[in-house]
Amino acid sequence: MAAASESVLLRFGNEVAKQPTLFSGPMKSRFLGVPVTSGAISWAGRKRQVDSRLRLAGVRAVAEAARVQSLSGQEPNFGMAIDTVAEEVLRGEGFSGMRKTKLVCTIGPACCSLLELERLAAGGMNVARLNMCHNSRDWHRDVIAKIKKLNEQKGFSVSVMIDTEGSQIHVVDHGAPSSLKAEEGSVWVFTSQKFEGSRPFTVRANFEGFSQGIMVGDELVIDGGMASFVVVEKMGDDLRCKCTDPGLLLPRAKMSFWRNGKLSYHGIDFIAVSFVSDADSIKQLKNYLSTSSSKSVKVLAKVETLESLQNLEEIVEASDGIMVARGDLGVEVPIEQIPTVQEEITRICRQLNKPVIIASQLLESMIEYPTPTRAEVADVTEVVRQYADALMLSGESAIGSNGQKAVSVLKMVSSRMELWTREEHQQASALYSYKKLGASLADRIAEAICNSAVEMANNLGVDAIFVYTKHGEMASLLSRNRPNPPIFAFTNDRSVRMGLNLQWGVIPVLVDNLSEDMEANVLKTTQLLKTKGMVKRGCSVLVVSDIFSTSATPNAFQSIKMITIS
Ligand SMILES: Nc1ncnc2c1ncn2[C@@H]1O[C@H](COP(=O)(O)OP(=O)(O)O)[C@@H](O)[C@H]1O
Ligand SMILES: C=C(OP(=O)(O)O)C(=O)O
Ligand SMILES: [K+]
Ligand SMILES: [Mg+2]
Repeated sequence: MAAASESVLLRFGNEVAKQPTLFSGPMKSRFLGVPVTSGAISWAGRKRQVDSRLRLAGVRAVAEAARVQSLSGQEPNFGMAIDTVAEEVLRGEGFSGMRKTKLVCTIGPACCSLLELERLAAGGMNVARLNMCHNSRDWHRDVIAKIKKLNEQKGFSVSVMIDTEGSQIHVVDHGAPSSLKAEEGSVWVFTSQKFEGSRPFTVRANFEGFSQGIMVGDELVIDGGMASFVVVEKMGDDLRCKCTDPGLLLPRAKMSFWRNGKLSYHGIDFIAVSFVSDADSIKQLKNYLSTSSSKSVKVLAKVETLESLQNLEEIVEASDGIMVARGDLGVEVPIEQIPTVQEEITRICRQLNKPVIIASQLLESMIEYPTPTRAEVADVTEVVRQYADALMLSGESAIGSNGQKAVSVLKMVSSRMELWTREEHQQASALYSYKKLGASLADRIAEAICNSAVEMANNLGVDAIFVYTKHGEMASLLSRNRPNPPIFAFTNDRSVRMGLNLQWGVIPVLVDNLSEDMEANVLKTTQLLKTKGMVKRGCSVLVVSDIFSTSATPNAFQSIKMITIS
């Protein structure tokens, strides 16, 4: 039988950028609540709906003639890596079984053996968090090695996050009116003692406890890499430091400490920075990382102080994601404000397209007891309803006796709430999301395309969205719209894959090669997924790409395309 699929290509040119908001006016609600169907889609009818809607929205969409395309008979001579847990769910339950909310587990003594880590990974852990406040650097290094081993040998895709106090930023001043040069090998004293004017080779820190917890061998970085030192001696609260990377010390420079600096960031996907107070510390860390060998590491800001709430938007903008660290936040703000603060941070993160993790005490009682309290289940449910990207366990997994069970509770509770918002409250939630989002990001073309792609996907009831993305940007813009179908993000960049593990509804897939020829990408990946039993005939997929389509049209185009697996 001729394996055929109907497809339509919608292309968007630069004119999208000139349009104001995409989804405004009364038309939008007419198309919400189109029943979820799989397989055969009455394409002609839907196409008319979609076209008229896009025109109404002011987007000039050029629908090419529907073409018959065969997806069979392609060479699966093409490598692909997809998380083995996702693969299993796909085989068993299909696209609708994919959980959207991501899970972060803190690793501690209760779960640091290879076997226990494997159980957490198999249970659905997407990101392993290592809190650098506890245990030795060898212990952390060993855990990271085990996670890498599981990823490589067992096909998991668990990202590594280190959570650190190490980058707390202090202001230092040498007292001289202009900048001083620190020469390589020169030795300086960093002190919190107050003195007038300047002293040779002496720098004052603005904070008395600045050297607390700092050890000989730690790295001290000035202004995000302007100059670097290594701590050679601790003298009471003062530090003697040798310059390892010469540079200028400006008056009132920013200083941060790094333990195990460049070395330890090997194999790390995220750094969560504790007690962030403004965007500067995040910018400096990102700046520092960009000059090191850890360019692709994503920097997350932990919102856990009053100051960070006051500077929230700039912090969100500067960072690659946010952790709502409710533990310390609950000490800084009255606890009755935590729920609303959490909702507001989550909303801002989504608006600015940054992933957000909700952390601390989600299932606190499970540290000791095998079942959660009803209140804890309600709390987790609320986080999922607010569409946070990820849920985080702390002591529940790190020291608790029911870590695996806690993961499965998070999984069950989030899957339940996701299903509920998807099926029973589809219309209400979709309205909520479109109303709140609007066009607000710098790349308005990509944003507009992803907004319309998700609206199409929901209205057409497709089974999945496939996005081909080099930097992960389009995948995250799709995720931002919290679509009903799961988003498969095909990328050829390992660090993009690991970074996307934190994003709501995204299943990152690493492929050998992304061709400039989108048709070829779609054919290859679809064929391979089919061969592996992960997609079935009749599934409908909305394909989105920031890579170019066919050889006939120039590279600058982005496209949305609808296919049915044959
Ligand atoms: N690497 C570790 N080694 C030992 N204990 C740990 C480790 N990580 C976390 N823990 C334990 O789990 C608890 C909860 O973790 P977390 O919330 O990250 O830290 P904290 O309570 O210090 O803010 C910690 O108080 C600590 O007792
Ligand atoms: C996650 C948090 O940070 P930490 O566990 O490092 O205190 C928190 O305060 O909620
Ligand atoms: K910490
Ligand atoms: Mg904290």
